[in-house]
Amino acid sequence: MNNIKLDMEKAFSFVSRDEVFAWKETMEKNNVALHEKTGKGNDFLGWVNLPTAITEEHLSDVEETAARLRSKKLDIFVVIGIGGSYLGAKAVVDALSDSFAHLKGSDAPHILFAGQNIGEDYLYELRELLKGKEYAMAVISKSGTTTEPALAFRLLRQDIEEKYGVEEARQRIVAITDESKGALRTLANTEGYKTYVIPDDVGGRYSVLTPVGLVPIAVAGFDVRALVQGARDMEKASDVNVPFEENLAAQYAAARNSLYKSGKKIEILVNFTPKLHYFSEWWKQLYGESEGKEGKGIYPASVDFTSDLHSMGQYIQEGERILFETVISIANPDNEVRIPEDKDNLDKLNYLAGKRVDEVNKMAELGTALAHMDGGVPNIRVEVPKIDEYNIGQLIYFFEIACGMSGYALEVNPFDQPGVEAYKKNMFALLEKPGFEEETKKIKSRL
Ligand SMILES: O=P(O)(O)OC[C@H]1O[C@H](O)[C@H](O)[C@@H](O)[C@@H]1O
Repeated sequence: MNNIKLDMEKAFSFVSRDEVFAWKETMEKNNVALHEKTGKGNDFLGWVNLPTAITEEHLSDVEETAARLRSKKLDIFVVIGIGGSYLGAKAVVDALSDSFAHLKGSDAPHILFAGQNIGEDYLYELRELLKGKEYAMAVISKSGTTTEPALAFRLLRQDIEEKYGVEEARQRIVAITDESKGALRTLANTEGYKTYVIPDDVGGRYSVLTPVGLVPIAVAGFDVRALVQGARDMEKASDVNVPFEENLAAQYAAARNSLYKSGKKIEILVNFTPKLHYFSEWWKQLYGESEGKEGKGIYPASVDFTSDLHSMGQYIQEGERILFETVISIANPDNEVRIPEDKDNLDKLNYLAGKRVDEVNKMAELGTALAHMDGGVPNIRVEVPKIDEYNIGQLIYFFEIACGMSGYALEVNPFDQPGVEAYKKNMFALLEKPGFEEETKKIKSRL
């Protein structure tokens, strides 16, 4: 079953339906290349069949670990990771959580993140907070050598060992990393942490349905089975035997490539609910790292509406005409809030009395789409019935498989990220990391 609807009508006045559907053959071929592992980067395609490959035993194991950790009555579960080892869990947990869970208190631990930045104050303040809390942590790194999470883990590991003793600390740390390579694997084996493997053939930005995402999401109290089921159903709905006319992910990939060719260089992922803010951050890594290379690629941006209509709205309406929007529209909020009558009506809102807040939001959405279209910004709409585990699972796989097909249409390898190394090399040279002596000399001569 596919719960997602794709509406491209408001893009078709910029690129015709025929132009978009002219990608049929290419996208079908690209989808076959992904499934049969015959295209570029084909050693990183483990995510394509991942949802259906996830076993019952694996899900039970993840759930048992989550239950074991939660039996420690945790206030906080710290997830240490960056990029693909951070954004998927953050996106799903934020989408599914009560916006004020951290202030309301609940049975589930609050999920906090570390190692996703090198902010000294962030780390200081987190460590201060943890002193007075019950906590456990997951340390997540596919390579096991990324500087940011390694640094955060070095600090937080010392803290947790000091607070609980080495033995109990071991029971409170889960390591998610490569099966055999990397410093984190060596440490986890030595310490005897509970570990999970990030499969070799699943890159970081495609790893949310591996333990990288599943463990934190389960600890946060969400239903990983429903999440995986949503992804499974979208895997089926985007399979190679599904023709382009019915394969919405292929159509989305085609539409964005048509728009790109017509000069729309920036895609803005739009939401109308703050719960999806980090879903956009996840999506930006997925598309940015997959497509932005060889001097090519749509620049993935994001806005939260209506908030950003009062800031970025001006540029989108009237700035340089290189933008298109993809709106994730949630058909039904979970809760109902009706606008009350007010006897003085000083705010002149009585015309809305009795209506749901979501009705106003939906008219803002429609009004914005029409205004932006009139202003030269094509609009693609992805409609989802509601935000829950199942639908988020569908959305995740929808954007992943579309990204693979779209990247192949650009003729890049969507599964590497060589450009990310440049800053790392400079940082190591500047920090005088052993082994970087030559680079240190060179970089210092530029300063
Ligand atoms: O999981 P890790 O190996 O620590 O990698 C974390 C992240 O950092 C890298 O530099 C890459 O750009 C990302 O694709 C990756 O997700």
